[in-house]
Amino acid sequence: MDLLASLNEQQREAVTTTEGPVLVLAGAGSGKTRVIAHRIAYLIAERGIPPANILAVTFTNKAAEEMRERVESLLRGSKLASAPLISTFHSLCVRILRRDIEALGEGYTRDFTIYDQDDSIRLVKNCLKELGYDEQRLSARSIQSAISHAKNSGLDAEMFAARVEYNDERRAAIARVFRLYDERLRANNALDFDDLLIKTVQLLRRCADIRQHYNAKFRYILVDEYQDTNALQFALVQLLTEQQQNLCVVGDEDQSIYKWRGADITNILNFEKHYKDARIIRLEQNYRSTQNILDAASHVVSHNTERKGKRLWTANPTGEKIRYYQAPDAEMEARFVAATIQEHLVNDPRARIAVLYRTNAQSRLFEEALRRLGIPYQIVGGFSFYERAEVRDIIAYLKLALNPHDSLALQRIINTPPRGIGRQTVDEIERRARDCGGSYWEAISIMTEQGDGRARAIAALKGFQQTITRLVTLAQRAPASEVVKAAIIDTGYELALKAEGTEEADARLANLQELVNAAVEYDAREGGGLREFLDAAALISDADQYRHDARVTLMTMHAAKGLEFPIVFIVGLEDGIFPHARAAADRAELEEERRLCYVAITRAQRILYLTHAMKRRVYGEELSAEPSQFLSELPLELIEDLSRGRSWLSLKRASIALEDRYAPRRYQGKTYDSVDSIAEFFRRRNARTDQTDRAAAVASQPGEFKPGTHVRHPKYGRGLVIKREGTGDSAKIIVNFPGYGQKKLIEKYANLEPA
Ligand SMILES: Nc1ncnc2c1ncn2[C@@H]1O[C@H](COP(=O)(O)OP(=O)(O)OP(=O)(O)O)[C@@H](O)[C@H]1O
Repeated sequence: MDLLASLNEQQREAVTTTEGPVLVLAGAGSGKTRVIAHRIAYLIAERGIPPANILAVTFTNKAAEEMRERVESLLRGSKLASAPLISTFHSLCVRILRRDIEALGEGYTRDFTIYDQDDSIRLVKNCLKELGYDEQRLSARSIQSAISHAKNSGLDAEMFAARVEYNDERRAAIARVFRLYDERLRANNALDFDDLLIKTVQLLRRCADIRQHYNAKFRYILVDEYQDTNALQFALVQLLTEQQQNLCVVGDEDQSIYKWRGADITNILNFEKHYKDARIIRLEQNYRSTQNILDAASHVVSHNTERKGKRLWTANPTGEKIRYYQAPDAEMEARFVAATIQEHLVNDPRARIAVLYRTNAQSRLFEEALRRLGIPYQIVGGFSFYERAEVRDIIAYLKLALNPHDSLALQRIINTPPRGIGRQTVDEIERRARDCGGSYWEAISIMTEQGDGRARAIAALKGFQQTITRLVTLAQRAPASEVVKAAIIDTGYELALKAEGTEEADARLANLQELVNAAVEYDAREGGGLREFLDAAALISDADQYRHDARVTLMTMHAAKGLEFPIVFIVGLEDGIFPHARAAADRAELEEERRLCYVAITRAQRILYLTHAMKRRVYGEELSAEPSQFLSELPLELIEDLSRGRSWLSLKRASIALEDRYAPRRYQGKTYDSVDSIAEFFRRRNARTDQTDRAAAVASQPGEFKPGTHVRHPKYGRGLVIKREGTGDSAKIIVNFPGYGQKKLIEKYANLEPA
């Protein structure tokens, strides 16, 4: 039949095995997206399952949207009574909680507010201030991340506090902030991102009837990117599959790259233990990339040990070699990338090209180089639309329209635009709210009713009250876009920007216009109302910004997961950047970075570039950089060198050729694999043949590291020895550690090993 015609045998098996637990181990580019879409369509069209009984969980909103479109087009022609639910874990939780959170009995109501990361950080700031901590010493951002980490590991404020060790002042402070933070969330009827999952899991655990309701509703469940699920998501899936186990999870352990956000690779590695009699289906044919690209990717990831292992093959042609370029410095690297992109675009104006880097901060040089050549690009991640100050201001008004007791939102815009409510008045509101244990909105009511305080301030507060009350009334009857317009115009926000009359103010106005457009589109598409519009805005993530039609896309390797491009540049392949410095002393971290490398390489369909620079500025200081160890894990014969003059690769090749002539390759247990150590190789070889260089003999003493050699440090990882000072026990050694800079260490105590 038609639905199965475009699938290979394993894909077909994955689509038609609809009953019982199924694990689809899908290598990169092997068609897992295709399988999920077909499976949903198959369940509906062939098995007659009502769409409302199907739940598919994807990693991003964008993926959910695309999946919906694919399923619709596969089912074109059939009339459906309902739609399958295709959503992210977070959206699913919002949906469940909007219906059932009151059953939790914790005082939350169904119209709770969602705090995104920015809101959470602001709330932490408030708590720090209230507890009298100095924000210079305890950064709100790092505390928010510690709280989030604790919550994701299943700890609440009490449990966290109980685990703080005696003398650990910092953790003790975090524990206090954590407690107040949670109290404030509750008082504001607000949930942060982590709570969305936590509360849903608690709800399903505690309330058997609600659990049964969702078990009966979602009779067929699919989970994409299963390798990146965390403990809470795993618990949620288990709770939803208590009565039936028609669960199909799709994933690739080699593409698990979110450990830092709590993802637990053992969820996929142990699927068969968690679900007895699970059927395992492997998709091993890659349709995306050339043989060379696939070989490169497989080679790199084969250095990992935490794998189930699969053999990925392709019927695609061998393709071109991997193109390698070594730049003298980071700016030249960016220029090379931009100029090469220009060439590709001249040859094929419709080419689709991605530049992938490890961290967002690396984008700047590439943006500048592309701009210089007048090449348009889209950038995914970094500062997104919904993070702009003006957009967040209007969203704060909208939150108040739904819930004027949201003190965090109120605090943000009480005097934006300026309306004569000064610092003193705001402090007074804060104080009163604390005294009466109520919200800022209540405190304002008390102040305006009693009328005590300066007359001007009271008048300003009354004006503010009226503005918000009007918005609240409007939100009860008007579509989302009307309320958005009112929040921009009736609050005086637009007028204030117009009065500024600067170019920057104009740009802000344009952004607000865009927000209105988003709301109008939302009304036309979903018609769900203001609450749903805000929920969707809160849950938007970096990866959701990606548009398929752009010619050139700049993004992190993380954001590129699930995407494919004919031409891909992986840039900044330097130790300390990629792999990240954190991976230097931690094997599990290094394996995660290697998987990220695998994800990045397998995004490429036809042409892959790998580039790195020999010097790079770190905190304004120019430091020498070492080629990434992932480069040496590639099969050299697959690589074509585009560098000018001598490069790391050409030296590596020369050293291998030499090694064949002068075996054995290792002198005193060291491998000669970088520019500096190859120079040393020659020095030592000469020393050996001449028998004159005594220094070489001295260098062979155990525990002494000569300049030009590589060492490994337990904390800083791999580094290049620059200088030695002194001898014996007091010998000092200066080492350049990529990502950390130069360190002076006492050799005897530094725990260095040859690298
Ligand atoms: N049976 C098939 N016949 C032809 N092309 C296929 C087939 N299956 C998949 N493809 C193509 O292979 C490419 C990769 O498929 P898809 O994006 O579904 O892979 P994936 O497994 O989700 O990849 P990744 O996990 O690497 O993101 C797509 O261009 C898709 O159209």
